[in-house]
Amino acid sequence: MTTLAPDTFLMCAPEHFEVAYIINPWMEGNIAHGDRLTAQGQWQELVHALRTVARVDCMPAAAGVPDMVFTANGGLVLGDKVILSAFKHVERQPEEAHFAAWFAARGLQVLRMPHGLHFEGAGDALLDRGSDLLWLGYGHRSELACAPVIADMLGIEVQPLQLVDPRFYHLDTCFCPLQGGYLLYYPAAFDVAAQERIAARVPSHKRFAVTQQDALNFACNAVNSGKHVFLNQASPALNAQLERWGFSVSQIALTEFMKAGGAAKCLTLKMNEPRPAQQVAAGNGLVAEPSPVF
Ligand SMILES: NC(=O)NCCC[C@H](N)C(=O)O
Repeated sequence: MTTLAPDTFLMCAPEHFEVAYIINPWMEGNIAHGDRLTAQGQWQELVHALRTVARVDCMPAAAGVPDMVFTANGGLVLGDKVILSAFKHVERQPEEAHFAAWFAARGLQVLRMPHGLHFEGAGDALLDRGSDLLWLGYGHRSELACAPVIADMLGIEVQPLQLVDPRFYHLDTCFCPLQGGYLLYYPAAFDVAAQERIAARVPSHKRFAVTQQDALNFACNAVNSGKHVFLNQASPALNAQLERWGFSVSQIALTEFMKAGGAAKCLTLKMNEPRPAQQVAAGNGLVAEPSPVF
């Protein structure tokens, strides 16, 4: 019998976390309104919960980059490659060097977007859990032009989804693929074409449209490891749906991080993402030729 290695998540302690600038609507009115001690306690709770089922690695925190706690935004890992983020906002750009150093020291091949193309890593690029497919959110942070570049670099089909509500500025704030090909999402965060694209790829019995209230509680910003889901808060209806699909749900209050626009998923970067099972044949312009074996 083979035993699967546990998932590994990269996190960064909130030693320097604060709302120091405004780059999304959640941060408005929150400058100097955070409580770092509470943030540290909430972050520890998440680490503790994740460690019951997965491995958590921590990168050193650094002064001057208060949003670096949101490691999901450091890059997109697939196999032993990582596409480093190229942040849209100047406030977050100094994080790039920290993430690049961490990834390189872990033996990952660090790939970079062409100059001038913004890309915010696993905040906007999420693997489908039912097929060899990467979903890319664009419109606020990452750009549509990243899609063919990622497809080419990683040899995976990329489906772009346009985000239209500034409160849901990263894909992982409103879209959460779950093991087994399930999906939680908040449809109103997407344009009509994106909603149709999602419906075409994910069968209706595997999709659950969360309410606005759940979306605003960051329910889609969930960490999934096996049959476990970790999130800030979920309504009884959402909990029941996840349980029907066979997931156990842990709710961990992450209200301090919501003041900066993030919650559970944003605070983690999954490091053990498999490379695509097969390189997808070229054909629709968003699909790469096979990339070299690494
Ligand atoms: N949604 C995420 O993946 N991360 C949260 C990032 C919050 C940060 N204040 C930002 O606006 O970039």
